[in-house]
Amino acid sequence: MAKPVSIEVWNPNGKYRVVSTKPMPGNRWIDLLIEQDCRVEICTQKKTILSVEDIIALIGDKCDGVIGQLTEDWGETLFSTLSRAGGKAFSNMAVGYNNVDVNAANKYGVAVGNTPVILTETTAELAASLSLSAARRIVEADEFMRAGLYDGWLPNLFVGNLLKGQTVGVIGAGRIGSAYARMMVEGFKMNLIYYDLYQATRLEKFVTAYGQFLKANGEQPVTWKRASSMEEVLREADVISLHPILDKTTYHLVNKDSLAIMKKEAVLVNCSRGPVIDEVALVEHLKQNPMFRVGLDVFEDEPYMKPGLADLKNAVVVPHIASASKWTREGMATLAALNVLGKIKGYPVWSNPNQVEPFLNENAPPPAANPSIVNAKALGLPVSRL
Ligand SMILES: NC(=O)c1ccc[n+]([C@@H]2O[C@H](COP(=O)([O-])OP(=O)(O)OC[C@H]3O[C@@H](n4cnc5c(N)ncnc54)[C@H](O)[C@@H]3O)[C@@H](O)[C@H]2O)c1
Ligand SMILES: O=C(O)[C@H](O)CO
Repeated sequence: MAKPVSIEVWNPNGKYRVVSTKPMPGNRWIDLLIEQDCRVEICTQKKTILSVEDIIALIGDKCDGVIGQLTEDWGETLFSTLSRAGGKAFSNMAVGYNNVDVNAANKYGVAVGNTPVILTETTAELAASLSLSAARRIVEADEFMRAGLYDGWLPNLFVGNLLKGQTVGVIGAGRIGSAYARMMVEGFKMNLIYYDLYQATRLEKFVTAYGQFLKANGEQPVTWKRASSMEEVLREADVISLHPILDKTTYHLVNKDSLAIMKKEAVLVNCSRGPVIDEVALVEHLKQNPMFRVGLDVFEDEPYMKPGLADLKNAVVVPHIASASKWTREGMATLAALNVLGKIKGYPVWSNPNQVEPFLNENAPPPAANPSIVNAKALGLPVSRL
């Protein structure tokens, strides 16, 4: 793209120049930047995924910070360009930052922000929605009705999977994985098995307490189990949801061999990153196992699905919308903007990126700190005492 033909400019005479590669929900993020004397330029180009060349054009000769998207390739070229333009502040409008070469950012002294916590429950809710949609064949049944094929109740019409008393498996019991696990345990009385590199102590305590409550009320208590391997989860669980980060250890974590050890009537859900699953192997597995079902929010080669996936009735597919609630997306925009603003203003880094609520209170100015900088230690940034 040559110099973008469509740029929306706010506070044109602002001292600092902040570029956002996409329009983002809400106005608070813009107001917060303007209040601190930033000129805000928002790319409104009708092109969903901007290229490196597009973003170089947006950065121009002087730029103090950029708010970017998870679809963009932030590495050596863009961080050197931003540094040459005088910029040292970048934030993904996302909690995942596998699209960012943090080592390259470190090389040029550029802070890399992300947006944790704000999207935890929203994402977990979509993972639960996909679990139910796949287990109870909602999309198939909807299409059946719309096609005018329903001609009366039948004992075997769209029979699916019961969740109560079954086992839910979580791979990656971090913020979102734990929130999802609680929804499925507390909401559907499922038993939990999880695999993570770290013990999810808080999650275990919640499930234990809920089990005690159920037992005290004469019901079958729910249970939890920390698996010693991912394979143990895949073998035992009836519904499995993937919530790890994407890195070299989780690339194709689910592949032909791991799919083969899963129950033939299991449900697999992915709201993490597409490449966590070998999607070609998944398509073949779905074809060979019609009672195996998936709910996918992310895809290996987004925005494309691997050949054949779109034709499969035992797959529910949605376009990377897990964090798409109004409150969440506005909050992500605010956190991303405050990450960039904080670095420009020389603020310290917030001491606990897992408690960003103070930055989201619209009735009070945000703390003079960076909400979440993933390379704060590498850059030697001071930590806030607030
Ligand atoms: N689909 C969406 O719109 C959407 C929305 C939000 C987040 N995400 C994705 O979800 C990811 C998780 O977000 P989060 O806030 O829960 O992050 P988090 O850091 O709190 O949790 C990630 C968990 O993965 C675990 N993990 C890392 N490597 C692992 C491995 N090899 N095996 C098992 N577990 C492993 C970590 O120990 C951690 O507990 C993000 O990185 C992002 O890619 C997607
Ligand atoms: O990593 C993330 O935050 C999601 O993929 C988008 O919300």
